[in-house]
Amino acid sequence: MIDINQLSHHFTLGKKGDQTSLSVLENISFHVRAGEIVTIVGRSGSGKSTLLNLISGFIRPTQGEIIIQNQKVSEFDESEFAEFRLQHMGFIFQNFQLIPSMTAYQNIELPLILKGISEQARKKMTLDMLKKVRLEDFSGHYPSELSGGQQQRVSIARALVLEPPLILADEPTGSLDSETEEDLLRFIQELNKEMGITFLIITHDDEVARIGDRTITLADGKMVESVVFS
Ligand SMILES: Nc1ncnc2c1ncn2[C@@H]1O[C@H](COP(=O)(O)OP(=O)(O)OP(=O)(O)O)[C@@H](O)[C@H]1O
Repeated sequence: MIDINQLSHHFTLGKKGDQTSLSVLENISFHVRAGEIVTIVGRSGSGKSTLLNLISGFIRPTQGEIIIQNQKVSEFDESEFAEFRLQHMGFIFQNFQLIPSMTAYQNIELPLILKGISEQARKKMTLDMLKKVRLEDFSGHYPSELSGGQQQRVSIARALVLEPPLILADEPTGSLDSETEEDLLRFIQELNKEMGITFLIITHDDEVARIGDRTITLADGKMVESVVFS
């Protein structure tokens, strides 16, 4: 599903003429199999978000390659990556990133509109997804009228509605209390089993790391450990 080969990244800091280079990731290689839940852990500043941003194509690596579903995405230009993301990836963020002026239904429907799916098909897919995340009674609610856990379920529904094979999540439970977190983790595991979706999850929470089949640990931009759970 994902092959990361000798990936390195540095950021260039400062103004022209007075620039320094900050090495953030060094020689990272790993493989994620289809249907796995892989968590990436490490201290603040260890390079987790940078790694996820590289895999998502929001930044381009300084060195190395990223292959997703047999496509060398690290060579894609911006528009190729945008199209690839729409077809293959869903995203879950710590702060949900829902559109406040849209209802739960409209937030979930949005990727379907972007993909040009007909209104009739959109309706069925959106309602099915609302049911899957157990929010069918909240379709007309705006994000501000939903609890944190409910908002995160809307954002998961939005990430899943196009049935992408891969979900990338950055601290998905970071804004939730521990009970809601547990609920959401169980839900992610259910989706993984039911739909075979591959999850790559960044976290610094041990509870979250434990739901993975495997944990990759980053320290100062290097991969220091990869633990497989039985
Ligand atoms: N766009 C950028 N420009 C310059 N430096 C950056 C940029 N993004 C991240 N960095 C630096 O790269 C390093 C790694 O940051 P990154 O956000 O990947 O870490 P992280 O492990 O996700 O941290 P956290 O857990 O706090 O989110 C940090 O030193 C950060 O300051």
